[in-house]
Amino acid sequence: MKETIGKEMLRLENLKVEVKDEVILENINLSLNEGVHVLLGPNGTGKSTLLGAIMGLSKYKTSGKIWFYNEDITDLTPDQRFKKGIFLAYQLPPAVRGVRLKDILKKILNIDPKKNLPEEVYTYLRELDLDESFLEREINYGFSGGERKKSEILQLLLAKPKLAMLDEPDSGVDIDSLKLIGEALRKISKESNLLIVTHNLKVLDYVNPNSVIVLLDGKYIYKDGIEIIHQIEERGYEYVRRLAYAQNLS
Ligand SMILES: Nc1ncnc2c1ncn2[C@@H]1O[C@H](COP(=O)(O)OP(=O)(O)OP(=O)(O)O)[C@@H](O)[C@H]1O
Repeated sequence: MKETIGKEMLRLENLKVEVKDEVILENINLSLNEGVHVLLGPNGTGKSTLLGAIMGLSKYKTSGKIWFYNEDITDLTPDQRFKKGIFLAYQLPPAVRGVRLKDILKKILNIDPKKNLPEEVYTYLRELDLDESFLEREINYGFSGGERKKSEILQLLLAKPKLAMLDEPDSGVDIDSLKLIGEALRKISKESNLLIVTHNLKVLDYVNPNSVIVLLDGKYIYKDGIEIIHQIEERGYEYVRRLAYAQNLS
């Protein structure tokens, strides 16, 4: 297995997550060093739940501990976690009435609402093939699926977080847009650690993953090098299940 580079970035200790009194994740222990990590797994095993819990979204009732660069962030609000450098790009980015995209971008950039957006914003808009008129629109309201994904990537490019978590950045995205999003991810991966959930392994051509994490069910996480991806493509998740079982026995 290719070793991950750098120091420890994220550590989950005995994490348990409940949604509406239903236990979705339990006994989750995971340590991630700095780098690019891919989170895979069958539908409904709790990948989005895991990202949401790391972000501290109120929907997820969490116990156990979450450490970010050796700081216990378990009790911090999503806003406080954002300020620590954690960013979540949603699987289904929500629409917010009354808040324009440019308002969010100014908040992310921490600039006065009356001031103009910097040139960098327009460069990224061009790179993502998003028209400038999107800046004036209410965030995600009436945006197509692909446009929502691009708007999340735009925010991410500007936020330059320490950890960017992306929940299926490629879902519902056409071939040309996938290239643009892939190139943006390549750029982001140079400055930020990434944790990417995907079912479409094509997007991984643009980044250089250090590790693959497979959430087999709400209780078991298997971590390996990037080589495992080809085995998963060929043999499916059953193969990982057998590996995980063998590892448990040894
Ligand atoms: N509000 C909710 N009420 C009840 N169950 C929920 C709620 N939100 C999520 N769940 C359940 O939690 C489980 C994990 O969902 P999650 O979205 O985290 O899975 P996932 O691995 O990201 O799936 P996919 O690959 O299909 O996107 C699912 O069984 C889902 O139905």
